[in-house]
Amino acid sequence: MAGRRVVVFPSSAELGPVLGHLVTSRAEKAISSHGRFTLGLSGGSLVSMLSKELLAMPELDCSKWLVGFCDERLVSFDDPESTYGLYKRQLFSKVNIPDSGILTIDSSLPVTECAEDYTRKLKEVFPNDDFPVFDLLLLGMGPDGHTCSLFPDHPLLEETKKIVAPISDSPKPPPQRVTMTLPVVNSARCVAFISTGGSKAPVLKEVLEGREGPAFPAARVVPTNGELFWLVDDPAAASLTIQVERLGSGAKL
Ligand SMILES: O=C1O[C@H](COP(=O)(O)O)[C@@H](O)[C@H](O)[C@H]1O
Repeated sequence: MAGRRVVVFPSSAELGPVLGHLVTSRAEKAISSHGRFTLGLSGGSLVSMLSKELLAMPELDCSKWLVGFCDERLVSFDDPESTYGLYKRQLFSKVNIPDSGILTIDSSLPVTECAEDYTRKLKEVFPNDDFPVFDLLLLGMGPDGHTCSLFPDHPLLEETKKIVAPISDSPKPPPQRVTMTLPVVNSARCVAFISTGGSKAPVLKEVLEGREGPAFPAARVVPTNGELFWLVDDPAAASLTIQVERLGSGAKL
């Protein structure tokens, strides 16, 4: 790992612009080094924060972006639980990402076939990698320590071969989902967790400062060669005792 950075902002209003800048700076770097920017998106609270920040950038050019989903819920795209559906309405319909640059699940398939189909799509765009190497993955963390759709104590945490796995017993609804596996997450060039709000404080402390017993899924995200950022706000960081960086909205990562 290139080193973990835990960066604390006074509130999500200060965190947002730094997240926006992280995305565009990693996009610029990726496009100049290999001609495209591969970005993995998560759902939940990230959708509106990221969409707002990117839409505030008048010069944003997404024509060389290739966007996938770190996890997705197996519901139709017009269901309010669909992560793709939310991004489509809030972001994709308003920027110049080509349709061919958005890798979606086929939500009409049963969950196992859906994971296989999404695996095929990822392999097509990452033909040379055993595990896709995304330029940037944006992750969230639930109050139970889950990330992507990798939940505490779930057998999927031990997956070492699959790129994408189906899950049909997600403790957080909806129960059927597909998720990138830990080997994919840990192959990325850069991973950034975005975690805000006081409900995340107890688990954030355990994830970042260690705990007895099996590690939370989010704590198992340790990119082999990539950067790891934890971008959090003061309420989420309230219980931390480790040293953190404190930055404001103008910071560049
Ligand atoms: O169910 C999910 O939850 C996590 C965390 O969401 P948050 O709203 O607590 O930030 C999210 O990262 C994941 O993509 C989603 O499917």
